[in-house]
Amino acid sequence: MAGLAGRFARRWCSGLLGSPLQVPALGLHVLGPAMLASQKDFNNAVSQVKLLKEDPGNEVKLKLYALYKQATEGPCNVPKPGMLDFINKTKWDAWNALGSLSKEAARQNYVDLVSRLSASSESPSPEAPAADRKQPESDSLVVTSEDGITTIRLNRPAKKNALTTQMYHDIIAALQAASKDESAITVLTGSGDYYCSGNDLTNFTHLPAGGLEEMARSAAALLRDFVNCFIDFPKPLVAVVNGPAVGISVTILGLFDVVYATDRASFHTPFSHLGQSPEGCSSYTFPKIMGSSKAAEMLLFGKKLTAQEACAQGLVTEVFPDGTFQKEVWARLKAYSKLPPNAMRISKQIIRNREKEKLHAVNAEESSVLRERWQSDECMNAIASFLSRKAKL
Ligand SMILES: CCCC/C=C/CC(=O)SCCNC(=O)CCNC(=O)[C@H](O)C(C)(C)COP(=O)(O)OP(=O)(O)OC[C@H]1O[C@@H](n2cnc3c(N)ncnc32)[C@H](O)[C@@H]1OP(=O)(O)O
Repeated sequence: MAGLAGRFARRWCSGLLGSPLQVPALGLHVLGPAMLASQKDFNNAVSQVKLLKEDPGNEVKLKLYALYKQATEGPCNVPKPGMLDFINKTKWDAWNALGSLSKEAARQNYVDLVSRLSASSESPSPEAPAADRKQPESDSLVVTSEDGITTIRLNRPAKKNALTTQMYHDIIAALQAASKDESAITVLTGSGDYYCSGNDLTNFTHLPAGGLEEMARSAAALLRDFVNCFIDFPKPLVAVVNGPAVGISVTILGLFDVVYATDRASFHTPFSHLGQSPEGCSSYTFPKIMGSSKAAEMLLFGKKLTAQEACAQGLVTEVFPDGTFQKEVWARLKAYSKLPPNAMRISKQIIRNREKEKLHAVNAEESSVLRERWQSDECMNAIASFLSRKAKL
C-alpha cells in the first residue's frame, strides 16, 4: 500500500480515542447532579468506553477525545497542526473548542457522556416486552407500510442521507422483509432536501484490525450483497427521487422498475473524481439505458445530469414540479398499488429474469474492481480531501 493511504490508515487507526482505551476495565458509577466526578469515576468511565457494544461514531469519539484531553491536561495549549494534517487538526479543533473549561468540569462531562453511551448501548433486559426491543433498522432508515406500499426512507437529512455501513445492512434487511410482506409496491426515497449523497465517505475511516485491505474486502462483500438485493427484488420497485442523488444512489436506479424525480433532482456519479469505479451494475445498465457515449460521460467524466436530462436519457421515468411532486407521485403510486399484486410480480419476472444472471456477474466484477480501487492512493487522496473539507462535488 502506497504512502498516503498507509499514513491515513495508521493515523486513523491510532484513533480518536487513543490513550483513553489503555486503562484497565472497571465498573461505572452514576453520579448525582450536585457532585463532581472523582478521579476514580473518571478512570472507570475511561475503561467503560472500551466496553461499549456499538461504535459511537466519529463525532462522539471526537467529543470524548476533547473532554479526555481537557480533563487530563487542561485547556489546549499545543500548536495547531498544519492544514494538511487533517486528523490531528480535527482533534485539536475539538479540544481547543472547550476553551477554559476546568479539568473537573471536563472530567464530569466525560463521565456523563460515557454513562449515556453505556445506557443506550445496553441490550434490552430479558423482561422487556418484544415491542420495546430495538427494531432492526437504525434511526437513519424509516420503514413504513401503508395502502399497499412499503416505503424505505433514508433519514439522515443533516448528512444529505449519505449511506453508513449500518444503513446498507438495514436496507438489505428492509428489502428482504418487503419482498415477503403484503405490500404490492416498494418505494425508496429520502428525507429532507437530498435524495442521497451516496456512500458516506467516513465509512472508509472506520478501519478494522486488518487495516485497509480488510476494510476493502468487507466493503466489497457488503456492496455485492446490497446490489444483489436490488437485482433479485421480486416486486415493483420505485425510486421517489426527492432531491439531488449522488454515487451509488444513482447507479442502482438502473435496477429499479420506475424512477420518479422532482425537477430539483440531479444525478451525479463522480467516480473518477473519487479515484473509484462504477457500481450498482451501472457499467452494464447505463450503456443499455442511454447508449455507451452518454453513459461514459456520466461514469468516466462525472457529468451531472439535471432531472430533465436524466429523463430524456431514460434513467428517469417522469419529472414533476417540486411544488406538487409528493402529492402527484403518491397519488399515482396509491392507484398502482391497487393493481393485482401477483400479476405485477409475474410481469416483473418476465421483464427482468433473463437479465439476472448477467447482472449478478456484473455486480461481482464491479465489486471486485472496487475492492482494489479502495486501496489505491487516488481513492485515499480523494477521501482525505473531502474529510479535510477541501473538496466538494
Ligand atoms: C459499501 C458500499 C460502498 C459503495 C460505494 C459507493 C460509491 C459512492 O457512492 S461515491 C459518492 C460519494 N459521495 C460523495 O462524494 C458526496 C460527498 N458530498 C459532497 O460533495 C457534498 O456534501 C454534497 C455536494 C453532497 C452536498 O454539499 P452541500 O454544500 O449542499 O452540503 P454539505 O455541507 O457538504 O453537507 C452537509 C453535511 O453532510 C455531510 N455529507 C454529505 N455527503 C456526505 C457523504 N457522502 N459522506 C459523508 N458526509 C457527507 C457533509 O460532510 C456535511 O457534514 P457536516 O455538517 O458535519 O460538515
